Amino acid sequence: MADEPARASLIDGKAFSQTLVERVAAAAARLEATHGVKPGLAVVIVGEDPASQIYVRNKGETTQKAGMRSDTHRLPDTTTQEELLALIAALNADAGIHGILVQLPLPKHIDSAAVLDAIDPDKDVDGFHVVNVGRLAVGLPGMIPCTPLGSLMMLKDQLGDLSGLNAVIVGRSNIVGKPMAQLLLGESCTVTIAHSRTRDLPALCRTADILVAAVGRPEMIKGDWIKPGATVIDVGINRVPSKDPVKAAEGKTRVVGDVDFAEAVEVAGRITPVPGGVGPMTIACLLANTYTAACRSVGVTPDDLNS
Ligand SMILES: NC(=O)C1=CN([C@@H]2O[C@H](COP(=O)(O)OP(=O)(O)OC[C@H]3O[C@@H](n4cnc5c(N)ncnc54)[C@H](OP(=O)(O)O)[C@@H]3O)[C@@H](O)[C@H]2O)C=CC1
Ligand SMILES: Nc1nc(=O)c2c([nH]1)NC[C@@H]1CN(c3ccc(C(=O)N[C@@H](CCC(=O)O)C(=O)O)cc3)C=[N+]21
Repeated sequence: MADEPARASLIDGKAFSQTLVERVAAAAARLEATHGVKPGLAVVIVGEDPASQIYVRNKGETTQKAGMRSDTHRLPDTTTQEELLALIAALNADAGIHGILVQLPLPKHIDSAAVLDAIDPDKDVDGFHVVNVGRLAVGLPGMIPCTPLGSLMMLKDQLGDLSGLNAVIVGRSNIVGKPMAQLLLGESCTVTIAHSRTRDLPALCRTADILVAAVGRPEMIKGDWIKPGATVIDVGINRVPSKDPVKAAEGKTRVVGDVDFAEAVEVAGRITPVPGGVGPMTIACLLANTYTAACRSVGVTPDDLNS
């Protein structure tokens, strides 16, 4: 029907991330040719969380595709805080390692804040160290958290100048919501951060030209929470039982976002799918940050990865 609103266009994070990984690979090859430095990433995972294992495996494979060194340190969940801190000290001192990522969440007996703060800020490719959080807040160059960085890249690619747009971020975690808000503020958006105590969340979401969902609740954000034509970034990665009851009974799962995609796609202007949206961009940005850290370690200005 002619007057029926068009469905949202999909923001293809998978394709975007492949382009970015190719650019990082080319830039890393140039760095190695000119300075003899091969960017190296160390990923540390404590315990056996199956979802984390998949994420860590994807990261390792993509890092090698980009022509970088990738070391994975798998530690048992009985690892003590002292043992973990000793490994981080060794990685801080290892000149072949430019990026260190400690997979979160950590087992309960380990103090995550103490672990993150033990990472050399110049090797903190997650951007979680307080020094990098502070640099982002005051607009100094540092390491920017991968998920917000990848989300911002997609937004700028889709919308160009973001200044003056109303951005609503649902979720205030240190790893997604807060750094996302800093980045969008830096782009001169009018930023609102919502969380579990927010009143009338649907009405607030309807004010958003840019809606970022980082909640961790499967399909919570409904179609009628979205302003027609808005751009929706769905950060959520939630495993839910398979739609097919037989498969569900066998324990099969599927991945959904924090946005009810089937409803949202009828209202939004543009939307990231899950999977295939923010997730692959997170991994590509991790490699970009590792390349940047390697450049800085030898005093080289990193190549522009946006073109
Ligand atoms: N695609 C990717 O690369 C990544 C995806 N993720 C995914 O993103 C999601 C969010 O992750 P993360 O930020 O670590 O999650 P956290 O659990 O740390 O934070 C969730 C936030 O959502 C808020 N919240 C919870 N329930 C509601 C509600 N009913 N209404 C409004 N706000 C609510 C919480 O509010 P309050 O503070 O008040 O408790 C909190 O601020 C998860 O699905 C995670 O798997 C995470 C990292 C990377
Ligand atoms: N120190 C630390 N840094 C992180 O960045 C970090 C972390 N800990 N802990 C866990 C969360 C989660 N996260 C994801 C990244 C990519 C995908 C991803 O590639 N997803 C694909 C595949 C999804 C699937 O099908 O399983 C997609 O969305 O298309 C998912 C999740 C990073 N996190």
